[in-house]
Formats: sequence, structure tokens, C-alpha cells
Amino acid sequence: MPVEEFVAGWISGAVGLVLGHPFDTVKVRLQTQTTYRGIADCMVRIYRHESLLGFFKGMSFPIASIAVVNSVLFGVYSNALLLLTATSHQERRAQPPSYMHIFLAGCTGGFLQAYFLAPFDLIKVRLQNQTEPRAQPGSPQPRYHGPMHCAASIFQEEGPRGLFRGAWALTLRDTPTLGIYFITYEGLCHQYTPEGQNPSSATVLVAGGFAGIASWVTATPLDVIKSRMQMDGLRRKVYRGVLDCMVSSVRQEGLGVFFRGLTINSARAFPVNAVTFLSYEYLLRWWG
Ligand SMILES: C[N+](C)(C)CCCC[C@H](N)C(=O)O
Repeated sequence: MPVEEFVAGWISGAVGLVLGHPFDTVKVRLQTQTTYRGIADCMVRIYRHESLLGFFKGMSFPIASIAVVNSVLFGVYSNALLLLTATSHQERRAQPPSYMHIFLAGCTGGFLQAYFLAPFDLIKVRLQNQTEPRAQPGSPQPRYHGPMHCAASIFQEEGPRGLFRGAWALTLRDTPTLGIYFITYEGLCHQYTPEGQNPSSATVLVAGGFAGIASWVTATPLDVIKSRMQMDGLRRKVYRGVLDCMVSSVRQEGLGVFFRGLTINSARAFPVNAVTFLSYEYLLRWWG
């Protein structure tokens, strides 16, 4: 099993992650709290109240976890394609796989990475939603002191299954939308690259950026539900399950609820996935 794809997936994911984290914090707040009037208001208030560091809350854990999550995604995707089409990463330029195979391999990667992602994503969302400024003597203490404390508290208060709160919504979000992610990327690269050649850096950046947008646009409705399921149970449990969360969110806030965070998700998705695919392609070419 080629391991390069796993390592390339890890490094490229980390590069994208740091670039996208401030957008991600704003998104999580807009999706789960009702006190902000919009993206700009949320950004200004984070900056005033919590300084620049406020935007980077909850990032250390994703950086560590991206090693596992992105390498599972890209590694499983590439190895699934190898199984389905019997071609390696390099050979696929000359013999492009069918879109059906690309979609299936993407879904498989998405499905498996969701299980690795679930506990890390839960901790990230809980930490990002703490609005207390950095600890100063006498100021209110945030509930969780950091990722390890957050993980331990969830484990103690909600049991081991608590760490997988929202995992089902996350799997539903990621399985089809990571199929869409790879189809968009490969489709655009194929379209703008002469037969049998490697795509240019500009093509990779643009195709990666649009792959991120296509995937996030389709993922946003379940992303909202996922974030809400993850915050549920913090004080008292409100939702009985994914469907109940969807129905009661729509009843209370209308269909627009499914698009909360769409603009910010898309704005984040372009740069993050452009650099993710660029570093992925270059690392593989460099090792290939
Ligand atoms: C499937 N869904 C759109 C949810 C995620 C796509 C992940 C791509 C990249 N790691 C990123 O964070 O943008």
C-alpha cells in the first residue's frame, strides 16, 4: 500500500488548516450562537474582546489530529482508486479513472475519516464556542481549560460515547461531500490540462479551491446540524437525534438555518483547499 499519499495528505492538510482556522472560528460562532449580527460584527467582537488569539482558539488539537484525519482521507482515497482501477497516482494522469470510481473512492475516504475526525471536531467546536477572554485574575473562568481538559471532562460527564456526540451527523455530512470534493478537483484538472500531462500549479490551485467550495456548499446544511448536535448535552440535552435537530431547527428558524455559515465556509474553503491540493500534488511529484 503506497504510504506517500498518507504523509502528503497530512502535511498538506496542516498547511491548509492554519490558514483557514480564523474563518472556522467565526463560522462555528455564527452557527451556534445568536448574539452576532453577521460575519463582520462577529470578527470585530472577537478581536476587541479576545484579541487576535481569539481566532485561534481550539487550533492545537486540529493540528495534531489533521495528521490522522487528512492522511486517512487522502490515503484511503488514493488506495481505494488503486483497488478500483489498478492505477497508481502517477499512472492516473495518462489513464484517468471514471468519475464514478473517483466519487466512490472519495466517499470511502470521507466515511472512514469521519470516525477519526469526530472526537477532535467535537473538542474543537466546544472550545471555539467559549467566549471568555484569555484568563486574567478575577475574570470568569472558561468551562474547559484546554483540549485535554475538555476531552477528559466530556469523558467524565458524558461517558466514552460522549466523545462521539455528533459523529453520525458528521458521517452523513462527509461521505457524499468528499466524493463531490474529489470529482470537482479531478474534473477541473482534467478539463484544463493537456492529455497525459501534470496539471499546472495555477490549475491545481483553482481546481482545489473550487473543490473546497463545492464540497462545503453541499456540506453546510449537515454542518449546521452537526455543530448543534455537538453543543447539545453541554448543559441539558435538547435534541433526540439528527432528524429531531433538523426538524426543530427549521421550525424555530426557517429553512435558512441550513445555510448558516455558508458564506464563511466558502470563503475559507477556497484558500484552504487550494494550498492543500497544491502541497499534496507537489509532495507526491517530489517523492514520485
Ligand atoms: C466535506 N467537508 C466539506 C465537510 C470537508 C472538506 C474537507 C476539506 C478540507 N480539509 C477543509 O477543511 O476544507
